[in-house]
Amino acid sequence: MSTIVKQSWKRCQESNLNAWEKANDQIISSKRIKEIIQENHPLIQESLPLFNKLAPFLLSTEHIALLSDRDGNIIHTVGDPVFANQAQKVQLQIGANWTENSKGTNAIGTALIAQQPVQIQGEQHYFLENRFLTCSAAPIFSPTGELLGVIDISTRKEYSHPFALTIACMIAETLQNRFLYADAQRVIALGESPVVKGEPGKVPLVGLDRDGRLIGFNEPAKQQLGTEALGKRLPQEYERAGREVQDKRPRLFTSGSWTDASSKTSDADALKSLKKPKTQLKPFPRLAGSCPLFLQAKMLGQKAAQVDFPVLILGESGTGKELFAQMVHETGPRAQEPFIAVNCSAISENLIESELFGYESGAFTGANREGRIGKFEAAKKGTIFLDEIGDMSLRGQAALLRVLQEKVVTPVGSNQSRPIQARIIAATHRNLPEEIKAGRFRADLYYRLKGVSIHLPPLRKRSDIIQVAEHLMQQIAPEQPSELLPSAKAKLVAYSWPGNVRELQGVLVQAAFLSDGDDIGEEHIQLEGLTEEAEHEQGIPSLRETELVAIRRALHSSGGNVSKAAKLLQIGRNTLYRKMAEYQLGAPFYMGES
Ligand SMILES: Nc1ncnc2c1ncn2[C@@H]1O[C@H](COP(=O)(O)OP(=O)(O)OP(=O)(O)O)[C@@H](O)[C@H]1O
Repeated sequence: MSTIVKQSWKRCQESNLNAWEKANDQIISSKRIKEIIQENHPLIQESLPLFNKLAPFLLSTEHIALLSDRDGNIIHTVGDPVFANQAQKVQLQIGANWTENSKGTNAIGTALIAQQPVQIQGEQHYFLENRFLTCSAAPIFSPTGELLGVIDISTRKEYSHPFALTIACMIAETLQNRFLYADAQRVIALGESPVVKGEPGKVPLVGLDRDGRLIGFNEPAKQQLGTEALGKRLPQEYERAGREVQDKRPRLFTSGSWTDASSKTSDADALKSLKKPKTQLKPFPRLAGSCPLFLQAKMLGQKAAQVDFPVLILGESGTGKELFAQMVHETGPRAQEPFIAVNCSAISENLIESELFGYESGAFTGANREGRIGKFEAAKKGTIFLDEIGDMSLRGQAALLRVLQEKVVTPVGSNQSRPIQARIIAATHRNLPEEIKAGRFRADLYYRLKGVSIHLPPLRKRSDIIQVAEHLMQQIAPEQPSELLPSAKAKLVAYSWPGNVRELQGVLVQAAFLSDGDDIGEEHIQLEGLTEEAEHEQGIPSLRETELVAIRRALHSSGGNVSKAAKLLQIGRNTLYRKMAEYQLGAPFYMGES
């Protein structure tokens, strides 16, 4: 065991952490996550382009990459969704805190304390529950040496590789250099460092302000000059021997290769792209919600908007898949082009090809005499949204797969193919891996469509029902939205919402009507699921659903006081905290209530 790990275990023991118990499994409230994200805006802004470059390489590799702030709060993740799912079982996810105090010896928390790169392999984790992981983390420093956060790459211990630590270090170094370039008027390379232990030399860089004073440096330059050089003029001999790289060779600084070295853009363009990251996430204005599950999906969507990968949106009916697809389209570079939605379940098997690809005049009986262009061509350079793709017939799937492979469409009755330029977003409420197992969906099509797959949570699992409801009330009566009284909020929170946001919308329209524009009380909220008949139809709720409803009710009655809620439920406070994290119940769903 390395000294770093030994010291970390000692700290854990001294803090009376019990390795066999569950580690602290709290997830920060979505309100607080938003604040943390705002506080760390520059770090996130500079990191996102790097994460975006890394993300496609992590898909299907059982690896995820994470960004934590200086307090060990995870604020961003990308990577293999299957492993991300397993990692969530120990809260290796946005909103969790991975300091040693919370999670014992682990790469993020230990790198924060040791202030150096750390790989924690399987059994080296302090808590038993984390020992299936191997995590590699590198601290990120500002150009003045201030600790900003940690880059971590995690995987199952069987897949661990020392290379992950190298990548984490490269990202951390690249980030530090990016900050240096962004802050400094001039950046000077002081020459190559000697090769240390077989590692290629890294270029020592210093950033100067307008007056030639040193305002930052990277690690090799720090070692050469010492921290006392900060704020002073760079000694003449260094300036004379150094090379000015801010204007001339902005890409030279990369100690990693994350900036696109093969790009043919000019140096000036490259410099601009360094200062202003290419990917600036745009808000999704029409999508309400603040619960961590939803925010995670939204951030993925915002990132997907900037690139051309196919997107697959998964979620129950009424969770907002189409609205989400529109947001991806409207905030991306294709926004000025058409958004064409196709409901694949509504098109009969015989007509699918002519609908999607068009047909020539007289192609079949009943066809329009002039022929018609298909949806792919109608979308032009915009987006085609293939809704309910899981309901498409196998014949339709085969035709669609051909189009995706060949990137051309051939209208029915024609022998001329035409190139397609539209971006593809697909959505379904079905579980596609199960459909594949049952032989109803083609695996090859699935893998083509799921460049980025985004899961929209059902409303019953969201902790922001009230926020969504208030947003919808605003839409229903923009001039004078009715207020939801606490009793109405309690009823909304306790319900299981089988029809998701669409059902909530319907219920609120009805409530606004019943209340005649006055405040909305519980008597105005008419929930189908609560009528005896419907309950019969829906059958008996699962134990988990019942538990979730009970917890929500208790938290609501206690005004969010967890101890009181635990008493009402007759369980321990820690058990309640654990269950709240399990159901992703942060504070916000009862916030804003009286
Ligand atoms: N987060 C949200 N904020 C505001 N409105 C929402 C949100 N999610 C969904 N909606 C609204 O709910 C309704 C249903 O959404 P949408 O049609 O996008 O769902 P869907 O998942 O595509 O449904 P289906 O699978 O049945 O086609 C729409 O009116 C949409 O505007």
